[in-house]
Amino acid sequence: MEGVDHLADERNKAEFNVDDMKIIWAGSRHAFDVSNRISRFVATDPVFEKSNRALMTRKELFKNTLKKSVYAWKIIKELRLSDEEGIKLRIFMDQPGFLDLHWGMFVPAIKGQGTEEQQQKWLSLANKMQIIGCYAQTELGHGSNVQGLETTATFDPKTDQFIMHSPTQTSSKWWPGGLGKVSTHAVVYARLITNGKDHGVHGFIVQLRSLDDHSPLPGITIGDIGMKFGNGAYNSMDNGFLMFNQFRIPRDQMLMRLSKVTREGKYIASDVPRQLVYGTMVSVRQTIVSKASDALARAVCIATRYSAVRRQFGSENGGIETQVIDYKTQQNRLFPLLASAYAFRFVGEWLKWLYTDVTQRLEASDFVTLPEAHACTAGLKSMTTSATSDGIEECRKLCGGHGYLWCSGLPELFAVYVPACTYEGDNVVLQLQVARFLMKTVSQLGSGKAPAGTTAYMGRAQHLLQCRSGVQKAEDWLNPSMVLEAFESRALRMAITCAKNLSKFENQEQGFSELLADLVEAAIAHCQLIVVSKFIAKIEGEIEGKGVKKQLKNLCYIYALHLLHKHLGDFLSTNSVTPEQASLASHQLRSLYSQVRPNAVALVDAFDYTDHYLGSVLGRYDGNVYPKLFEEALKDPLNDSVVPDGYHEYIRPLIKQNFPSAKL
Ligand SMILES: CCC/C=C/C(=O)SCCNC(=O)CCNC(=O)[C@H](O)C(C)(C)COP(=O)([O-])OP(=O)([O-])OC[C@H]1O[C@@H](n2cnc3c(N)ncnc32)[C@H](O)[C@@H]1OP(=O)([O-])[O-]
Ligand SMILES: Cc1cc2nc3c(=O)[nH]c(=O)nc-3n(C[C@H](O)[C@H](O)[C@H](O)COP(=O)(O)OP(=O)(O)OC[C@H]3O[C@@H](n4cnc5c(N)ncnc54)[C@H](O)[C@@H]3O)c2cc1C
Repeated sequence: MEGVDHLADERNKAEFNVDDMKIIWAGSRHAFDVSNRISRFVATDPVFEKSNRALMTRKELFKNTLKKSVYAWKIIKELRLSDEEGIKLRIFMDQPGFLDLHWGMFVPAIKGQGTEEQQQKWLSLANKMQIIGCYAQTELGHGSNVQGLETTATFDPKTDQFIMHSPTQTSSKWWPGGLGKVSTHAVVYARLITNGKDHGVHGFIVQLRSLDDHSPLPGITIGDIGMKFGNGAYNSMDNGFLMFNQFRIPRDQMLMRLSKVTREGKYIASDVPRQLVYGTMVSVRQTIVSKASDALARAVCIATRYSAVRRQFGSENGGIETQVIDYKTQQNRLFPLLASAYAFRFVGEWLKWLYTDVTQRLEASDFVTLPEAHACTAGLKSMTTSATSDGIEECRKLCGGHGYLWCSGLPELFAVYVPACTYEGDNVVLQLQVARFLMKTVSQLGSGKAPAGTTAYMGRAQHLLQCRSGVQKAEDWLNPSMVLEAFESRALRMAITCAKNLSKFENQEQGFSELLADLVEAAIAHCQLIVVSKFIAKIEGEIEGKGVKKQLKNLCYIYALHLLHKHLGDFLSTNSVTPEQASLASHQLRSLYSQVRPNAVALVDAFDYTDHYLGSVLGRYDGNVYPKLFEEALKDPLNDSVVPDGYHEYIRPLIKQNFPSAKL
């Protein structure tokens, strides 16, 4: 029935104020107001309709993305939306496209690596979208190994130009979003060569297409790399290829904030770390963590509402059946994901702070926290995107058969989300960066240099290597210091074991290669500790609103204890907990699930997602699932006619057995 809230009983059970939780989720009242307003605006504008895109051809989908993107830009300009509002508009538009790369990478790359004059020139065009840019780093042959890129930028002192060239097929740029069909410009990463010397990878601003008729400039071959995973989904994006044939650009289009090439062709490296050339990736990795919480929250919202609507078994004397959310197995799969969505939200907030802090320090030429910022952004990007991809797929299974329907919203969410495990750094490659950072930190223990920031716990190595967990009863697992100590001792002991095993090798790099799998595990343990500790810090801070803190505490301990359960091998083998303490943790988890159960629907309502953004019949706010599933089914083109196309050609001959005889 229209207008009836099928989830009203669930909402009435809530033991906390949902409106207050919405503010906590959004980060502030202001952030909530902006999100709430912009999401409703997008939901009610027919141009942003998206339910039809699964049935579009690639070309239709691409054109539809152009239409939406340009319309979004028009709105941003006409309504004079702030940057924050513009970002939200793109998020709620929910269709990957060239705007993401233009604003998310091209502009930040110029801001981070361009000189003031370069910024003035290029950003004034880019900010008005008079040029459209992308970020062209990855090549056919190399993505992870940035130092292995092959594209060359050779300085020609005669003409004061760089000659951009793709010397091999594998040096073709391959993957950049927005490159294939839309971008007029790119920040291209290429090996800088002056006077025959290779100075490694640097960034260059390159015009790719004519601003008059959009044709590629002479010397440039460009196109789309083809269909990607999932129908619809990320195929709205024109990921592209690009090859240069001795293509010339003026010298002042090398991004020269970090290092310079003079008119005479002299290379002048600045005294800042060369890794700052990777700065755009660090900034994007940081934003990906908050986006992970958003994507996971969408999936969890769908699975939670549907689990409250769906009933199977348990009817006595013809009475009502059990809501599947009441099965402990469903809770054991769903509630840790709900808790993870909140956990990633809060660690994302913290990471934003860390990133802002490191940016300010860099501006003041203080590079001390750069390695930690790199390790945290890389590790948390990796950990949260892997957990979110797995979590979305788990939510699909939590919705049973209907979760596999396109209109559940989950297949498309998964298909769009899953490349986050690969882009901005393959998740394993990124954890290995964390592992290197940890090994370095361990090697400096006892040198008088106290570890700081997220590795400060390693400074208490003596205690953490010897301590035994004091947990004696299930409630002890609600004690923040006991939880933290278990995670710290597990992370430290895993890192120290790796370091000890490494030291058995004469050649450290060879040892590192042999121990890669263990190193990744140690890095993940460290990242999980960060997330747990930031969640605990959140619940120990000031939190307003009736019952809100209690809910967050429950979620925090669910997050920590489900990790303990999932990685029990680590905790037991490092003697960070005993088997008895692990079973007390499971007991405590069951109790926490019971406490979350009456609040589950309200906890996902706190995400404040519109039905438009969720794009899911199963996750509808009103829970009116079954009639809407029928409506969606009847919209399918196969149902346009009762007897399908092809009946006379194939089905009828088959059942009448009157097709021509086969010939071998
Ligand atoms: C919407 C979707 C859009 C998608 C867009 C994309 O995908 S765009 C494409 C995205 N593509 C990718 O994400 C590609 C992924 N690959 C990479 O980012 C890098 O090539 C790498 C980090 C894997 C290795 O780097 P490397 O070849 O230099 O190797 P190395 O291990 O020898 O490290 C040397 C030193 O540098 C340090 N350091 C490294 N990075 C940073 C940093 N960002 N900051 C600060 N520091 C950093 C490192 O810790 C080490 O320090 P140490 O020990 O000497 O004190
Ligand atoms: C949807 C999408 C959008 C993208 N957008 C852009 C963009 O806008 N601009 C851009 O420049 N790029 C873009 N990329 C490219 C992306 O950044 C790379 O694909 C990514 O960095 C991974 O690199 P790779 O493809 O070379 O993977 P590879 O490194 O070839 O990975 C293959 C396998 O090898 C393993 N591996 C690699 N190196 C190591 C190692 N040292 N130790 C252990 N294992 C290793 C990996 O774990 C993985 O399992 C995009 C990619 C995708 C999928």
